[in-house]
Amino acid sequence: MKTHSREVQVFVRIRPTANFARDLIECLPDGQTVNIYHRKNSKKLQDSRKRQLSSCSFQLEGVLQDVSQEEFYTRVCRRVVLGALDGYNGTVMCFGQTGAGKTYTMTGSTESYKQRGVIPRALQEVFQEVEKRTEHAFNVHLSYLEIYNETLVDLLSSLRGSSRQSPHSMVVMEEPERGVLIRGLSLHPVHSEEEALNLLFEGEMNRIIGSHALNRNSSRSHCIFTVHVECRSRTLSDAKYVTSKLNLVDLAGSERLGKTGSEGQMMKEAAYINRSLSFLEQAILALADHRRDHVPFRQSKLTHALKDSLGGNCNTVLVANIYSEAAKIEETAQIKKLEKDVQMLKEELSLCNTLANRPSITYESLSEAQLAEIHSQVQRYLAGSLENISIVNITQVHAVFAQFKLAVQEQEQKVTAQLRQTYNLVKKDQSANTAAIKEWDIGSSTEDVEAGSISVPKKNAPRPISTKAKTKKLSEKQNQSKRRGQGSPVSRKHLESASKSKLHSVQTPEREHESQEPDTESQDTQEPPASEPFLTASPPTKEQAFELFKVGQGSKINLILKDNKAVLLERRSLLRQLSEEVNTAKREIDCTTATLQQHRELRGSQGQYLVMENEPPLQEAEITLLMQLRELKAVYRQRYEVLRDIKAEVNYCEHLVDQCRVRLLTGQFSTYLYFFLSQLRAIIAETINNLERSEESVIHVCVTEFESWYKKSFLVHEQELDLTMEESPREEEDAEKGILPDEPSSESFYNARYRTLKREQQGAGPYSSAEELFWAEKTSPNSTCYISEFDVQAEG
Ligand SMILES: Nc1ncnc2c1ncn2[C@@H]1O[C@H](COP(=O)(O)OP(=O)(O)OP(=O)(O)O)[C@@H](O)[C@H]1O
Repeated sequence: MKTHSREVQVFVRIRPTANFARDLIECLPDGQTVNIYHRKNSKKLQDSRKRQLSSCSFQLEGVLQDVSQEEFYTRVCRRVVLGALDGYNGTVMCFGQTGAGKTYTMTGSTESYKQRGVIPRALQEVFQEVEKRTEHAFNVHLSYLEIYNETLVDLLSSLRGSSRQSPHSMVVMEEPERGVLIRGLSLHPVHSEEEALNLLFEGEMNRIIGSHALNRNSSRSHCIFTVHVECRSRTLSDAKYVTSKLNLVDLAGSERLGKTGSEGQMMKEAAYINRSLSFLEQAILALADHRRDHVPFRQSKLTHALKDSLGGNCNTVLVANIYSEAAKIEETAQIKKLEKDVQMLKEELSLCNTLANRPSITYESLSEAQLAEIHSQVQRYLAGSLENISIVNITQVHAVFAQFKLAVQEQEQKVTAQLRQTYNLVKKDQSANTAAIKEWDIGSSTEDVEAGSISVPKKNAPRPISTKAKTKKLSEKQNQSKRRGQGSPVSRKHLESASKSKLHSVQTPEREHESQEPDTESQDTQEPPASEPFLTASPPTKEQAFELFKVGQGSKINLILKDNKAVLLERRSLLRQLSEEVNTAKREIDCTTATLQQHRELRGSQGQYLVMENEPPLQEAEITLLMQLRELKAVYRQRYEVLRDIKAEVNYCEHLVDQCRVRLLTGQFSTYLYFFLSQLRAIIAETINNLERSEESVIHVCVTEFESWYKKSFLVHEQELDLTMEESPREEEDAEKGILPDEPSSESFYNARYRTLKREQQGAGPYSSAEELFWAEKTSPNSTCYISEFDVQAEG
């Protein structure tokens, strides 16, 4: 079989129905042509139906009507699967309206072996080939990706060994050596068909449960099941690994917005689907057009993820699933008609452009070079070195706006970064909290948990204080006592020193890490409880937690808060004294001014005027008063200036105290977190105890069973045993699993299916942690083999 073809192959699969719309769908005997008739005007449609219809004819690789799953796989997919084992990337993709049979084709029935779809068959084929091709060593890995509203979801993140990624941390990337890869998507090694089927069914279950949990329709997402194959020759010692990918894609159902009457979330989903399908169509059309040098892959996550598995050196098969009932056909024909309209309009536009002497304008998506040019133009325009940006069509307008948006975002990020750097309080606060959480977490490592021994954090031994720290602490104490002594009398010297020292006597919270060790007194009396086990029955009240935090993890910031509060109080009392002094000086000025005025009025009433300049003659008393006034005013001005400084200082201190408070409060969160971690550890420890107990009881049951078997076999007389009553446990189990006695190849399928059902019954959700899954499997008596498989897998 030729396992590689450069062409994109398109097949149609028609979903069987009792109401086959014969007058709308016509499959020609060549098995490769399908004509679809579309109503011109449904209201006028009466007797002469065909005259009222316009037709679209599709020439394809194959039209498959009423074919079995097996025949479909053999005719359409087998070549692509074998190609992947020969080193060619391959993609089989089903598209079509909702309910047309995409999932049936791709996954098939999980209940029935005969009705299984392309993916289980491909997995069977892969492992059969791996066994056959003994001259090669193969490594097979699987991944299962869902794309919902342009968000990437890992459908196998629930499995042991894979860390669950937030959807936003998953990104489609390209690497020169490895091609397209999805950062954050888990890859699982598999060594047999059954292991691979386990993962397929697990992913399917996660898809269904995930869609329920998030209230979204599972058929509104694209799913890419990928088989990653690595192959190396066993005979050639210098042979390199050949890697290939086989993507089995179940696309979201296409649906017209008007037809479904979509609103809200459905409308949004439909818009995302239509957009990504339209980008996929553009990419495939561009691939099929050999004159095109640019294929727009990066427009959607779907096309980007499939970039190196479509066209070119890959085997690409598109399967158009059609629902062959009259009501459903219209949509298929409608799309074709719209495509024709678009093409005609494009041609008209190009004609208009030629007539208007603008022949170079195209309406295709922009190439990367064109996008780069627009980017450069926008940058130059913003920098002022370019006056106009040349735009000839709407696509360019969109691209220019997108570049502007990007520039604004970049600018915003720059400004935010600068602000953060300037006012580094927020950042440091955050990092301090994170550090606090980390510090608490050190108490019990994941290794401890995995090893089954949950250790509670040990009490911290009191940390020795270094000589340097001691000296620093002593000098700080001296400084503090000096500061406290500075409160009253308000001499000019004092005022100056108070003003000068204002920024050194208070501590900003971000200087916390530079700050000295807590005082010996408080350290002696208060053990830092950051390392206390806190294994209490119920979490403490917020107030209690806050008190604990203040003397524990938050002790440093609490000390700073206390210091700052002390400085604030001292400054406030200074401010009060200064205010009083300023007011006294003011009163004295007013009083002296009034006395001076009285003197003048008295002299005026006695008629003692100097002829010169109409001014009363200055008597000695008045001169003294005037000099006093000048002095008082000088004092007033000087005090007032100091008062202003101290007032600013008080404001600053208030601000710092507020910051310390905020930090203490945010620190409370860490305390709470710590409590919950402690509780969680306690619960895990108890669960492990329970498991150990149940393991013991299982061993006990086994021993009892053994004893009874021993008695039966060796101690009880042979005639007493009715051997015909014994059932073969293997047959019993097979019957329960649904394995067909005459189809031994179905064993892996039913084993995997049975295991998934068991997990489902046990209520294992899609987001169970690795440990949860592990213990669920371990405690399930029927799934011992599953654990060992996963152990092998983990080792692999
Ligand atoms: N070729 C077929 N033979 C028998 N039954 C089929 C066939 N194709 C589809 N069906 C049945 O039609 C129903 C809808 O099919 P399916 O769920 O695969 O549609 P879909 O295109 O995946 O829809 P959606 O886009 O909503 O996911 C299912 O019950 C399936 O079993």
